[in-house]
Amino acid sequence: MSTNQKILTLVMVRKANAILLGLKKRGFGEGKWNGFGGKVENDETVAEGAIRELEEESGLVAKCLKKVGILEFEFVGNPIVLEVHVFDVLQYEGEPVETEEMQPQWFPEDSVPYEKMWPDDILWYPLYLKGIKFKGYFLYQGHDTILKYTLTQVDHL
Ligand SMILES: Nc1nc(SCCc2ccccc2)c2[nH]cnc2n1
Repeated sequence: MSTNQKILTLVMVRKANAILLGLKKRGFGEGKWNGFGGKVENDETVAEGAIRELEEESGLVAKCLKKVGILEFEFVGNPIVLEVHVFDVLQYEGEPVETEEMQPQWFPEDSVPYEKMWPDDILWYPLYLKGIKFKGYFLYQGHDTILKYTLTQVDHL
């Protein structure tokens, strides 16, 4: 039974006050810097999907994954609501490599390129970077305008 919800993952990798982002080279969010992620397959958990997408898109193997937030995105005129499970990776193996999907780059945490990211990111990254768990809902018009949103701190995800 397919509801109007689509589960997606989003993984940011951090080391020593730097965050790994990828420039999306094609598909949804093309041209924006973002964490790594995508769909969750039927035969995997959300966390397994996150680990898989991170390796497919960056070459990195996550050794520990922390849930940090859940974001819901609705786009005017589109009935599918995206439910994005956000994860933080602090321990990983490998070095980031460019893939078909993503061009990876480390950014200092105080130099995140928000102007080249999804408009919601500048709203919840400050919580994420402070280790505060969050839940958010964003109603978009197109891919660049947020019509309304809610963003709350939560104790448990
Ligand atoms: N940061 C952020 N990410 C996404 S989609 C993330 C999940 C995804 C989906 C498809 C391919 C790869 C990753 C957003 N959508 C609307 N605002 C947004 N902000």
